[in-house]
Amino acid sequence: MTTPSFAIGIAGGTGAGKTTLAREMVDGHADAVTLIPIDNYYDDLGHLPFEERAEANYDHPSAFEWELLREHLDALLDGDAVEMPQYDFTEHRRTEETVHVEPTDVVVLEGIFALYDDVITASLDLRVYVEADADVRILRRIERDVVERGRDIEDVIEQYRATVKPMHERYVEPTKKTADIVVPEGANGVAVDLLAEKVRAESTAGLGLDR
Ligand SMILES: Nc1ncnc2c1ncn2[C@@H]1O[C@H](COP(=O)(O)OP(=O)(O)O)[C@@H](O)[C@H]1O
Ligand SMILES: O=c1ccn([C@@H]2O[C@H](COP(=O)(O)O)[C@@H](O)[C@H]2O)c(=O)[nH]1
Repeated sequence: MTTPSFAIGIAGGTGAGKTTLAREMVDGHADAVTLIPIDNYYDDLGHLPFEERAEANYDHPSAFEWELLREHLDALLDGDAVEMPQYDFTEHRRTEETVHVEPTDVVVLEGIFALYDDVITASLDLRVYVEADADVRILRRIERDVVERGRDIEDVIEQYRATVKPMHERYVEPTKKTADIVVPEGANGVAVDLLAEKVRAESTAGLGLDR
């Protein structure tokens, strides 16, 4: 059993580049990293019809199952495995399957609200906020949501106006002040290299050791 030695939180607005940064900084050390995408902890709205799910506000903190996320983060940091829920963005609901996740040397928590919850933030060793201009983020989001999440461009724009932008300004952006590091443009080469070096050092430190 491995007890993680280091926990990193990566927050930032939608389309800022959180997922890309997380992926690139663990490149080559993925076996030593447990990734927790906070999106997997959206409340399951499967009991509602699709049209209602599509209209929901997914950018308010209350859209998440915080208790389960805290429980799973605690378990992993204590060296225990969890059954992690999985989320289907095209259907706006959890899938039937869970994934068995074992703790490793480094835990990376990634999502718009990675630095929102005081209890969770206190258990992180490094708090990162990824920043990108709003116009860059919405353009990235339009492209991604249409290509990967099965959305119409009109719906993406309407959702952005109605909930994504106001919730970002009210709840996501203010979490930047709790960050140890603010990364401009997401996966910028210098930030990736620095964070990758930290992940490598923590992974090497944990090699072969049961703690
Ligand atoms: N530094 C960057 N330069 C160019 N495109 C980027 C950069 N970072 C991310 N992207 C692209 O922007 C889109 C959203 O990035 P993603 O990492 O999924 O953002 P987030 O997880 O913050 O929503 C993806 O298509 C990704 O390839
Ligand atoms: O069912 C859903 C759940 C979430 N969203 C949107 O996803 C983003 C967060 O994901 P990023 O990868 O950080 O962009 C959030 O802004 C929600 O609006 C959704 O559209 N539908």
